[in-house]
Amino acid sequence: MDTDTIAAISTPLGEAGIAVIRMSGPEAIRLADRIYQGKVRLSEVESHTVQYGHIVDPDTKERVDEVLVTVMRAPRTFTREDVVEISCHGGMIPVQNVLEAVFAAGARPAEPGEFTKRAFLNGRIDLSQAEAVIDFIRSKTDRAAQVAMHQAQGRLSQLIQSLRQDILETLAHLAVNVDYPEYDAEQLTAQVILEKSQKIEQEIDQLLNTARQGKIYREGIATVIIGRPNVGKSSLLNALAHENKAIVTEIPGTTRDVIEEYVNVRGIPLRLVDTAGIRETEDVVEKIGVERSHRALEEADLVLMVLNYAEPLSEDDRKLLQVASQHTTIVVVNKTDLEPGFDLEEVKQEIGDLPVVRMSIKKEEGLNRLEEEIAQLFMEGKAPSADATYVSNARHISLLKQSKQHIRDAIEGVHADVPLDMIEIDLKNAWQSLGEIIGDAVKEDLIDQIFSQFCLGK
Ligand SMILES: Nc1nc2c(c(=O)[nH]1)N(C=O)[C@@H](CNc1ccc(C(=O)N[C@@H](CCC(=O)O)C(=O)O)cc1)CN2
Ligand SMILES: Nc1nc2c(ncn2[C@@H]2O[C@H](COP(=O)(O)OP(=O)(O)OP(=O)(O)O)[C@@H](O)[C@H]2O)c(=O)[nH]1
Ligand SMILES: [Mg+2]
Repeated sequence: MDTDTIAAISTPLGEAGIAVIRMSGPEAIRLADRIYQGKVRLSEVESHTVQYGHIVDPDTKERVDEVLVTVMRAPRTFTREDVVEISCHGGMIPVQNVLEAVFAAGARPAEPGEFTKRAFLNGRIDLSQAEAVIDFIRSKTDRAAQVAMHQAQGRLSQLIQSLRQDILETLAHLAVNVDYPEYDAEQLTAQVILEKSQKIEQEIDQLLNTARQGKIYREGIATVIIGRPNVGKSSLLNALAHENKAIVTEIPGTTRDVIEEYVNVRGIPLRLVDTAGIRETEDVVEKIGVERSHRALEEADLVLMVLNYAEPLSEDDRKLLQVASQHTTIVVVNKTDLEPGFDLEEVKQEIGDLPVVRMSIKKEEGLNRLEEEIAQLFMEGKAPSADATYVSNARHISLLKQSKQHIRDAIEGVHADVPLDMIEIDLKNAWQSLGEIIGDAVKEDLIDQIFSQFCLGK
């Protein structure tokens, strides 16, 4: 394992009141002393204390910045190594100068995620907890942050560990029979294996059932607004965002490209995409936009199909409704403040079973009902539970599915009277797949790949 001393800026780059440069490693305190001037040498201060002083150039001894320095000795630290944090003045130049002094003192630039990687390699947190840290930083809504925070605190890890414990106990039961076949009636063992495996499968299923909502919290619902030109798609995006993000005009064909925006609907993050109005068009620019609209539609979890209540349903509307009916769609009938151009009852045929929400975005009517409908579709109307553990990471979901398959193999093996040592292999595989979620015996390049997605300085 790397045991050199690393350093990076842990705060955003740009103008700020202060910025934090973090160092971690066995030499962190000694190296910091080379560039620190204060009342007491850092190697002599008590752990977990803050010191006032100056950072100086290690060669010229010229003062670089006035700082506060936190000294934290291993093992009670973020990385479990010695950590020094320098709070300097924010702003590109002071931060760069202090960082250069830190490197000149002998620290090496940290890679993205390397501090958290060390926390993992040193056993302070497991892999799923480390992955939650990055989810936490990237979360777009309170709810997403809460799910990530729970995972960072080890809730998922505990569930995985208890599942693995169950498998181990089953394996122990099996081992007795494999080693001393005459000791136990084979039939009886098979029965016990079967019951335990079924229980484990159920528990894995319960976790997998949280995946849909977990993914929604994490990535947002990919939502695309479609409809003919001028029906009010961009107005709808603005209404949901409570902000004027997209340009709205009375000219059909205003939106030429795809506009993306994160919005928060009752704690559910929506990745909202406004598209160019879809119609048969000769305008080249508009045509490209329309093609992109079609593509956005293909990738959508939710489609908001907007109709203009003031105009009769057109051929384009009917075509779009047909496409939309292949997706999870809510039909938004907009401009209900105007004289109706069609009778909703009469177009029931085209709309079919799709939920319909009547709105006048202009008069700010109907937005609540639309939000309710979205929450209903994706949260089954239930308020998301603050306590539940959600599986949200694609890697975790895939490993849970693998593990479930191994358990299924074991169950089918018992039914087919397969020799017990074959079933033992299935159970061991299930145990292994679960272990990979928390980083047990995972390959180094996978670890590198996961942590490389982190921010620099994390
Ligand atoms: N200045 C600063 N602020 C920060 C961080 C940091 O590294 N530095 N954090 C970085 O993300 C977050 C806090 N997370 C942390 C998590 C664990 C430990 C830590 O030292 N854990 C030890 C000791 C715990 C204890 O004293 O009880 C441990 O778990 O063994 C520190 C920070 C947010 N704020
Ligand atoms: N009367 C009325 N007008 C509305 C309503 N919602 C939007 N409009 C108007 O309809 C026009 C078109 O709105 P946009 O949001 O730009 O429509 P769009 O679907 O994005 O149009 P394109 O980008 O051209 O495809 C604008 O003049 C809006 O002010 C509504 O509820 N009632
Ligand atoms: Mg538009």
